Amino acid sequence: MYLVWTDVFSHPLWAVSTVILGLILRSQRRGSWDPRACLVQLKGKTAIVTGANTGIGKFIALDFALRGARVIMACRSEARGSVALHEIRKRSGNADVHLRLVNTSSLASVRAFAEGVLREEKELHILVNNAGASGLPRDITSDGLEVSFATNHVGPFLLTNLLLDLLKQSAPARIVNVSSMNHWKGMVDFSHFKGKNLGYTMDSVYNHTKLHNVICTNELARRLQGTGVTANSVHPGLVMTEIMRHYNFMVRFLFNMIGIFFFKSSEEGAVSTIYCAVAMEMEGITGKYFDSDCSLGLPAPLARDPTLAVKVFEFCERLTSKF
Ligand SMILES: NC(=O)c1ccc[n+]([C@@H]2O[C@H](COP(=O)([O-])OP(=O)(O)OC[C@H]3O[C@@H](n4cnc5c(N)ncnc54)[C@H](O)[C@@H]3O)[C@@H](O)[C@H]2O)c1
Repeated sequence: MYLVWTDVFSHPLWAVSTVILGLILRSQRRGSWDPRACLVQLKGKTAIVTGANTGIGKFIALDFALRGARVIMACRSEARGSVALHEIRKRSGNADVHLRLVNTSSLASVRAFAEGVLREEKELHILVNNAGASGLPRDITSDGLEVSFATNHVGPFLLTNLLLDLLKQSAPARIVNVSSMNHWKGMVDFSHFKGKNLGYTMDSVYNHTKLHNVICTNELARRLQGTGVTANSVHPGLVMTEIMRHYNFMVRFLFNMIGIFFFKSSEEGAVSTIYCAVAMEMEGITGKYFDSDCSLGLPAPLARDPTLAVKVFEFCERLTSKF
């Protein structure tokens, strides 16, 4: 990749055409749906956004706050969460925005967070599982799970299941799981959950976790038919955020340099998730995967296999019931 990058800028014509192409792509990357033109109000509605202190999650939380929702920002860091909380309250003029702590890689933390929500909230209309990490160093959590699987899939899976009754009671309600187009490169192998047989090439583990997001969203949607609760997964696009913070300097440098020209801003990256969570045309739509421009996306073949989806979902249920 480094060679490609230096090659591109080795000739002025290449450099100029790359920048022009980047600017054209940049002008088109917003997609067809504009959240600012969507007049849906969320007064009287409660929404939870995980990983809401930065990147895509922060703009999702801000959008919900601007629409008048009671917003629960589910963040790992109290310090960073507080800064974002005050910013969102100030920018939206909505004081009904709150910070609660959760570490999605710890199933005990997820349970404690869910217990707090069930104790204090009478209703829940929107759950956005946005928190996620890429390139985490190889590690096993105290629950015995591979850390990327725990963070990106098992924790959010447990959280969703713990909040399901509240969502059903509050129906119509929507669950949106932030996945990635990288799920196309993922595989299903249950030994991965324990950190076994993983390649660890660049973002392979991340890709597997994002595939599991889409598979389980589809199976959850099937199980929720008739309840008034929908579940969809989204790809936010390639977005300039802190998602690469766990990679080495060179990878981060390239990501940022390319990102300046080609990637969406965090605000733009939030759009497909906001669309699934609030748009009127999404009412009753469930079990789908949406692209970054809010169009219906094509999930990977493994995410279209209903027999595999049942197996994966039941595996995750058994796994989380142990903790
Ligand atoms: N940025 C992209 O290009 C891109 C592309 C496809 C998908 N995504 C997905 O979008 C979502 C948001 O990512 P982002 O790009 O805004 O990245 P980001 O790193 O800026 O934000 C991720 C958020 O998740 C939180 N988080 C990470 N680990 C956590 C944990 N263990 N417990 C609680 N919170 C945790 C972080 O604190 C942060 O708030 C992720 O699920 C990511 O996989 C991003």
